[in-house]
This record gives sequence, structure tokens and C-alpha cells, in this order.
Amino acid sequence: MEDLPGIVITGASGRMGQMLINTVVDSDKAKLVGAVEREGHAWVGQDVGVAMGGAALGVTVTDKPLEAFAKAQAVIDFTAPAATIEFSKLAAQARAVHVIGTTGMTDDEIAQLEPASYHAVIVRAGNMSLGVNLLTQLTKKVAAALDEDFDIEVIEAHHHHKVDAPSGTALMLGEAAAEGRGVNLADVRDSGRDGITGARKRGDIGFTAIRGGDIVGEHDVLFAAAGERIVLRHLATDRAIFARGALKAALWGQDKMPGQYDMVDVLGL
Ligand SMILES: NC(=O)C1=CN([C@@H]2O[C@H](COP(=O)(O)OP(=O)(O)OC[C@H]3O[C@@H](n4cnc5c(N)ncnc54)[C@H](O)[C@@H]3O)[C@@H](O)[C@H]2O)C=CC1
Ligand SMILES: O=C(O)C1=N[C@H](C(=O)O)C[C@H](O)C1
Repeated sequence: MEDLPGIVITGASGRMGQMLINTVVDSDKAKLVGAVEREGHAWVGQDVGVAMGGAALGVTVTDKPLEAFAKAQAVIDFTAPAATIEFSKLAAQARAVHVIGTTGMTDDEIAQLEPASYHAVIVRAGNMSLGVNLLTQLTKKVAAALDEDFDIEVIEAHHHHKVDAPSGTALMLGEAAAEGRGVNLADVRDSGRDGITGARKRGDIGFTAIRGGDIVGEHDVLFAAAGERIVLRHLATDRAIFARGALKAALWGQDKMPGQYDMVDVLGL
């Protein structure tokens, strides 16, 4: 037990934070050594197991991330963009692997992770599941095989609490489609149609976001041409798939050189 890699979970009270804590506690390959929440959060100072409504886990929720990271081999972070940028600096200081699931980061925010990656391993992906990462590879292949007679649309659906759109997964799938086509997503991205939009532009990659209820995460990549359609689909029904992927990434990163990686690297796809 003592030799197992120690993991800190940030955003401990969140939907993913709680799922990650349970996943690490249930694992025989890692141990939970820290739980971080934002300053002023009601859980700070409480045992994280008790705060979650269960038995004590011997880990007190803290709002001092560096103190927690210093005791860990990996930090698993599903929080918010500003917090993730700050955590990247602290995880690098502690030489801990930083697994980032946070989505909704701008290009400028993503660029701010680079200095940390000179000192520590960063694994970042908008979706940590095996199924979605496999779907990105399929999307790339299908997009490469078809020409612009096929309009590409990415349609995603999530629960009503989600704050960013399109989802990180939708953007991963859009990037994969653009790569297959040999174009830059930024040049062909069409998000948020509303009003008199004009006819669809040939070669564009469109995005539609649905928000409702407790949908965990659903993604379709639609290839639509005259007379036929292909739909590639992933349905997430349990957040455990993301937590399992994140833990796998934390363990995978233990013997890697500092740098930025993604789940395609971790899964060897
Ligand atoms: N990459 C993937 O596979 C997945 C990514 N996500 C992403 O993970 C993120 C979190 O999702 P949820 O858990 O649903 O959200 P949530 O809102 O339930 O949880 C976020 C947590 O982060 C905490 N937090 C925010 N700022 C903080 C700070 N400065 N220090 C410490 N804690 C802080 C909040 O208090 C909250 O507990 C989102 O960006 C979401 O899109 C979610 C599922 C899968
Ligand atoms: O916020 C979520 O819940 C999810 N976020 C990720 C995304 O933005 O794609 C992954 C998953 O779909 C759930």
C-alpha cells in the first residue's frame, strides 16, 4: 500500500471529483493522498469520505493545493480553466503528473500550460474514455475517405449544469474530422447557428449543443450527402468511464518524460 502512487483529486466535491475519489479508493494500483476544493467551500476541513456521505477516508479536504500536491505522484484535475492553469504550475513545482480533464479552455489558456510541461508530465483530453478516443480515430479515417460532398456535423448533448459549449469531446471530434480532411478546424468551424444564417458553406464542420436534464454525454459525428448519411455515435451512461481513463493516465505518466500528452498516447491508439 505504501508504495502505491499517491493521487490528489482537485474539485473534490464536483460530479467528477466524487467519481474520481471513489475510483482511486477502489483501485489496488493507487492511493488517495489529497482532496482539494476552492477557498471558502463548505467541504474544506472535513474528511472527504464523510463529506461525501460515507465512511471516513483519512483525507481532509484542503484549499492549499501545493501542500497536497507535494505529497503526491499525480494530480487529477476536473475543475475549471483558471483553476487548472494555477494547478499546472503547482503540480510542476511538485513534479507530479497533472491529468487534466477540464474543458472549455481557450487557445490562450491552453498555451499557458506549456511552461509547466517543461518540468512535469501533463496528460490532457476533453474526454478520457476509451470509446471516445477510439471514435476520434474512426472519425479521422472516415473524413479522410470522403470528400466535401459529405457535410460534417458534430452534435452533442449534456446535462443542464454544463457551462461550456461545444463540449471538449465535440471539439476533439471536430479536430479529428478536420485532420482527416487536411484542413484547420479554425478555418471551417461553424458553431451556434441562429437566425438567417445563409446556406451551409461547403467544407464547413458544424457544431450543435443540446443541454438538458442529467444526460452524461452523447456525441454524434454526422456525414451527410445527397441520398445517404453515416453517423458515428458515442453514448456515455456512467461518469466512471472518464474516471477510469483519468486514473489510467495518472499511472501511465509515472515513468514518462516531462511534456504534454493526450489519451491517444495513454491508450496507444
Ligand atoms: N475530460 C473528460 O473526460 C471529462 C471532462 N469533464 C470536465 O470536467 C470539468 C468538471 O466537470 P464537473 O465535475 O461536471 O463539474 P462540477 O461543477 O460538478 O465540479 C467542478 C468542481 O471544481 C471545483 N473548483 C472550481 N474551481 C476550483 C479551484 N480554484 N480550486 C479547487 N476546486 C475548484 C468546484 O468547486 C467544483 O467542485 C468540466 O470542465 C467538464 O467539462 C467532465 C467529465 C469528463
Ligand atoms: O461536462 C461534462 O459532463 C462532460 N464534459 C466533457 C466534454 O466537455 O466533452 C466530457 C463528457 O462529455 C462529459
